[in-house]
Amino acid sequence: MATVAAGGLQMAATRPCISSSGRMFMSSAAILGVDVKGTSQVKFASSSHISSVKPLCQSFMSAPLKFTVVVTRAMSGETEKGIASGLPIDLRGKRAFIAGIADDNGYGWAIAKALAAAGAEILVGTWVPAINIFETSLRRGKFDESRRLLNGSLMEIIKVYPLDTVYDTPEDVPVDVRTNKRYSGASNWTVKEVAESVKNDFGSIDILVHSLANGPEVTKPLLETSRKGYLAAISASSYSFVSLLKHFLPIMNPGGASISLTYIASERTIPGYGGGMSSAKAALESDTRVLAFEAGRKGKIRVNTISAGPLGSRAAKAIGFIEKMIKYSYANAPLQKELLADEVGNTAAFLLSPLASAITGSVVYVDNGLNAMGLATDSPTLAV
Ligand SMILES: NC(=O)c1ccc[n+]([C@@H]2O[C@H](COP(=O)([O-])OP(=O)(O)OC[C@H]3O[C@@H](n4cnc5c(N)ncnc54)[C@H](O)[C@@H]3O)[C@@H](O)[C@H]2O)c1
Repeated sequence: MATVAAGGLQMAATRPCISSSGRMFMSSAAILGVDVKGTSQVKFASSSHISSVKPLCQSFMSAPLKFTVVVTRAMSGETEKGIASGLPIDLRGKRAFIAGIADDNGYGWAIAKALAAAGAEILVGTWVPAINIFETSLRRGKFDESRRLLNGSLMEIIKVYPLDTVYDTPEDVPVDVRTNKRYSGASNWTVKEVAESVKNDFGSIDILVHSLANGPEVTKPLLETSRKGYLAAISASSYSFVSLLKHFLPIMNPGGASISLTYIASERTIPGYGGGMSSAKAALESDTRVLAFEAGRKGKIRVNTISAGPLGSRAAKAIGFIEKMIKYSYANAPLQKELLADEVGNTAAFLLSPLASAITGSVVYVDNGLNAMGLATDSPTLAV
């Protein structure tokens, strides 16, 4: 797939697609990708575009080379006459720090991609024990296919910072962790130090994403969870957000925004989501409201959380019953379809954009509507 910048300008230069008025075709759509090895199929995002676009592209269709042309609404919202027609999520000129990416399977990755597609610059914080393999995989191109954005370009991650959100300052790090071989090769990875490094490297950020959780006793029922396990879940999954926001707030530009990821187990009992993780998500949601007030007043920063449906990420697989939860959701949610990580990514991009400028302190559900149900429609009891 060749990269086609700025709505098909490169493609137009190769195979001009000219309107009857002699102008290069842009209309309310933008040509986003050209696959020179593909079929001569032309795909349009909206059927209303087909009649207006197809005749203009006849020369294209009959060209000896075979192309796949993917057309979708322009992010810029510009029409042929220059009149704004769309409602763009425009994050150009914004810088995002996303904590909690160590592969391309989770919600953090999908959020990074959506933010990059909207034009934001992407910085990533990766858990120290996972950073080597993540950076190596990135460098070796293992993620290249999943880095691809709608316009054919690859998401650029400007910098990856080692991070462990369980520790706020170097003084908090116990000796056994500091000398552990998974940590000893890295430096400046406590929350305070990472915020300082980002400040030194880039000055400021506009967007903060918390997409991480850890509960060492997650497979244990709450009644069997130790104090240590419970507090560890809260520390890694809830206070980590308080700490990140506290340390990044001074370098966040006013008008910026932050989000975290939560789960319905905070407010409804989900047997199997144990070890204090349900309590940690409840704390995260409560903190979202309090931090929305404090960060809103202090730095004009918005704070929201997305309550996401089940996804087969690495973290979720560690819990052990994620495939069943995905099937359960499919069977019982109002929308019977797979939940895509990109759907969470797109919601995050909206919430983190100026389009959501009056939304703060909210729990936003992205779960095919499962949260609205009070009855499992596939329950065998109902079949009797
Ligand atoms: N997957 C789901 O079904 C689901 C549903 C609802 C909410 N969520 C939430 O989404 C968020 C992202 O999780 P995911 O499921 O996409 O999995 P994931 O494995 O992609 O992300 C979890 C990340 O947390 C990182 N991490 C763990 N402890 C850390 C620490 N101390 N410091 C820094 N990073 C640390 C891991 O390295 C990993 O990159 C989590 O908050 C999770 O609870 C997930």
